[in-house]
Amino acid sequence: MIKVGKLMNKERGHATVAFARSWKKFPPLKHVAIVWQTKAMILTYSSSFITHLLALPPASTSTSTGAVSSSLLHRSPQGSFGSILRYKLRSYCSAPVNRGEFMASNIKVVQNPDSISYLNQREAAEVDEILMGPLGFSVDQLMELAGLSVATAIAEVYNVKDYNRVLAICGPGNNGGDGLVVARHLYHFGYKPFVCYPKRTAKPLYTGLVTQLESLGIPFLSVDDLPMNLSEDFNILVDAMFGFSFHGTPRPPFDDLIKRLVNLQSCNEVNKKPSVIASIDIPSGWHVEQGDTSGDGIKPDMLVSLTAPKQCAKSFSGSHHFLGGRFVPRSIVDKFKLELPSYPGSSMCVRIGKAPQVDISSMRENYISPEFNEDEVDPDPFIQFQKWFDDAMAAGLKEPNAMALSTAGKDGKPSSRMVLLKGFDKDGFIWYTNYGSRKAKDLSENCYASVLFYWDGLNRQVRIEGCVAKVSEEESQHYFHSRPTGSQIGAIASKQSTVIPGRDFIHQQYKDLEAKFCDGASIPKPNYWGGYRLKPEFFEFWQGQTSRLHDRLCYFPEQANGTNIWKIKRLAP
Ligand SMILES: NC(=O)C1=CN([C@@H]2O[C@H](COP(=O)(O)OP(=O)(O)OC[C@H]3O[C@@H](n4cnc5c(N)ncnc54)[C@H](OP(=O)(O)O)[C@@H]3O)[C@@H](O)[C@H]2O)[C@@H](O)CC1
Ligand SMILES: [K+]
Repeated sequence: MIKVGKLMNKERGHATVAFARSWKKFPPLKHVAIVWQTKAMILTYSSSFITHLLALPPASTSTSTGAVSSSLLHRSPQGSFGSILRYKLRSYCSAPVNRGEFMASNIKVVQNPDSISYLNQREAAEVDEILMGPLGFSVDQLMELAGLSVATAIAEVYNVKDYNRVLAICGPGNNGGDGLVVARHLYHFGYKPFVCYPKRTAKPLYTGLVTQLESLGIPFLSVDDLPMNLSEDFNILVDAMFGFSFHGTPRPPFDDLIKRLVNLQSCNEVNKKPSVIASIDIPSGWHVEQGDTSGDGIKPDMLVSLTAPKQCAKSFSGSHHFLGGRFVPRSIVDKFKLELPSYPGSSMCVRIGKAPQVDISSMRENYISPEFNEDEVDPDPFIQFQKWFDDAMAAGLKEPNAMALSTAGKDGKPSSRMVLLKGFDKDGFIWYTNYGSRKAKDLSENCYASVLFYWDGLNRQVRIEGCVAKVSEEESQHYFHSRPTGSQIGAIASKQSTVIPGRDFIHQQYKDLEAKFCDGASIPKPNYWGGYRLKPEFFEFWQGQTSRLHDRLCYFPEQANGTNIWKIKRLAP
């Protein structure tokens, strides 16, 4: 056995190979290669997500994970991706594997900071060694994922408009490398990053990261270039000086830089400037285990722990503690008995503990979108809808076919709920439901309804209003039998919108029906289930713009020379 710890800093490459050969406990991992080009974030993340997905227990297919997987299948713009995933899911579901135990612990929601695992310095280094030894990761790969997760956490908390100018202060080790990666991603997210990197490392990984930043025109500033009060020039200060290998007291020039971050906070108190410090993995200068022992160290507003929080993070008192580095495999979780929060959806980071209380009245987004003009919309609103729907698909938005349906019965009292669009053409927009539901009752009394699509990532919404009628029995039959068996049984089990005695009741109904139809015979569509089609009489295409000056282009039906046409009018925002 080779002592890798001794070699890690200087000879990581050789040590990795030697270590991999001698390490018996960790068999080589199988990687799933995914090509899916929607957003860079998703592209980078996909393989770990799929690994995660493949390890899920079969029971999860009925819950949110099922929704994610099915939406992924539908959203994949490349058939090969969909078929790889389908194949893997099929073989996973049919294989009698014993992965439940691991995933049961891995997907557990651990949001109470007191029950989360914290690593000491030795364990943090050991995790690093195992990842880059027997588990086959490379340092640049982990650094990229770590840096991306830090950048996404920063962007989640500090919006690009109010916190545009970012200074990444990078140290000589991998924590500094993370900082370089963060600067690059923040640039692509629309921030204006600057980098202070006073002790450069000559290794190709680092020179490459510097070249990448230089090619984007990101300025490198020397310590002398920086103002004493960093909050004068920057909104976010990314503290990437030291990570878990820090020891002793900071040497120049980092001692001075740390002082500036400390003084910045007192300047902030006086000037009420909104500069914030986001520390990567460890607040630099803090003891890795004991934290800010002197009490006069930096006090970051945000800490993004990587892989698992280090012990010093217990005394972090800023508003935003996140975990990033979503690449921790099962063997590491088991070996170190890690209790970590589960990452939501496809996110690269997860908040630890509660989000700080906010004043809801102050929450507002300043939308930044391209202009949306009359000369670029299609004269046909159905074609225009298809264009925007395609954009929402291409942007990888989750469930772009989700729409809020509003109805009102004869009492005139409106009610809204989300339903899924299942198709549209010149005749209208279709969804399926239970004909005994409240919406069905409303529609039987008043055929007028509206649907609203909101595509957050694109700052767009579409309103469509018109009269609703049932689709033909043939269409309902066809769609019903195209649904997964579970959804078919669910439709029969649930007398939608009726009062039921409890959760168990509906699950028992489902189980009974599942047993009844276990022979694989076709499940008959109940006559109380079917589709509706809204025939549009009005469309509005809305695109959010700065200062509330949104674009609103509407289509109204008119008669011209005996034919029906759509007249486009702009409404005031
Ligand atoms: N698997 C993971 O978890 C992942 C970890 N990642 C990241 O790696 C980080 C750990 O990186 P790391 O091991 O390179 O150490 P790091 O803390 O950056 O600095 C070491 C440098 O600082 C120097 N130095 C030390 N003390 C000093 C002092 N008092 N004053 C001045 N200098 C001092 C030391 O010099 P030396 O003392 O050895 O001469 C050496 O040059 C980790 O926290 C995380 O951010 C991700 O990239 C990927 C996934
Ligand atoms: K740091």
